[in-house]
Amino acid sequence: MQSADVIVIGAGVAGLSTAMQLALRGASVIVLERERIGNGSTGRAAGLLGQLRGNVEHTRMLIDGIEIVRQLEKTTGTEIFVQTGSLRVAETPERAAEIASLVAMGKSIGFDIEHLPASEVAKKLPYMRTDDLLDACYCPTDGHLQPAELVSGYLKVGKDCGVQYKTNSPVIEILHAGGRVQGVRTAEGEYHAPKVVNAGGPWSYLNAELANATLPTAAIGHYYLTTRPDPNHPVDRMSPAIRDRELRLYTRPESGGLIVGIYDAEPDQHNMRKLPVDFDMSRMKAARDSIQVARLLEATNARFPWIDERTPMTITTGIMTFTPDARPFCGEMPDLEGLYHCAGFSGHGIVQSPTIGLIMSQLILDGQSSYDCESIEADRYFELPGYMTRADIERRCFEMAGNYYTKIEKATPVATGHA
Ligand SMILES: NCCCC(=O)O
Repeated sequence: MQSADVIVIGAGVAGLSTAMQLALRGASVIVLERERIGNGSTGRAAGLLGQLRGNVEHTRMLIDGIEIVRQLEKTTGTEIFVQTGSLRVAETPERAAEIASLVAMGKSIGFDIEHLPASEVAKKLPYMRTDDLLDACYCPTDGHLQPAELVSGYLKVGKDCGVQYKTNSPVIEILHAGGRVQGVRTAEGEYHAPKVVNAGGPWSYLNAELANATLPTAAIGHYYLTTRPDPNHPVDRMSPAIRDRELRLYTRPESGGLIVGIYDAEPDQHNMRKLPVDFDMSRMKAARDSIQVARLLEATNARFPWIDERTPMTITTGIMTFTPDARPFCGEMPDLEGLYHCAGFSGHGIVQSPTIGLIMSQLILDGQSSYDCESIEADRYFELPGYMTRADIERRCFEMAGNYYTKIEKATPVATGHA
């Protein structure tokens, strides 16, 4: 039996960042990972870093996350953040209005964002079709995080601060008594701690069930393609990321080619309980004849006519963790003290992880955060009718995932600038 101040279940970016921040504050931490470090959703992520959200507080969290990453880069001597800038494009008047509201909100908090006429988009992105665009905006401080380098950074700092990492150690029981957590059990034995973090990604709802809790997350499939370098369509390493929400696409440069991902209308749903205990997400293969791949290729071809099914490419599939409102769950539930959830990043785990780790460490060590966490509180669906059975939860998460990119964001400018 070992003990620590905090046990973290899951060594994806959320768990690793939380463990690092806790250890930087002097807490003793054990991370228990069911398989290998960074090999779940983290290992299948494209890593886009877009800071601007319809919600000012989320935008502030993402802006602050870059500072944490810059510090990690200094400590590790590794490039993690590739600041390519990003564009958001609009093909319809509704999307153009959405962009106008995002630009107004961004400017109201001092965020670097500007309108970009479609003619200018063509200059920045000669490999993209632009003749159907009505408007665009450009965020020069966006880009992407390199997931493997981010994992290495969290790990290095965590190890230097004494975090213990145990791989191939699935948690099979969450120990609790009298409404308080006491630790966890794995096949190798018990680990005792008064605080346990459920950072299990798509397995997070099963971890919650180990404590008789209901966490409304669901495991949703995701696909992106990566083209090989094509001399006829060079993609510069610093070419901006693109979000085309009408076509459900995001893109970024990768090794001379282009990553193009889709938030599909009808994504795969996964039942994590049915996967083998040693399930390895890096071995997931995308079926080239699946409807999701067909829709990815069709939408990609509409924006990048030089990419079609004959283009040399790899197709990556993985599993994301969605919630009914696409926002994560961070914190405790009312009925079990000491069990902190940190899951449900809905395809944005890499980019949210730097600040989320900080927030989790504050919640765990101080009982409160310097950020306004209302929109990400873990108990916001607690015992709420319609969010209590797996069937209801999966339906709501699936609907959110299917509509996630197409819903129009309503950004509200703030009058007072951010703190
Ligand atoms: N994981 C994909 C993120 C897409 C986006 O930042 O919009």
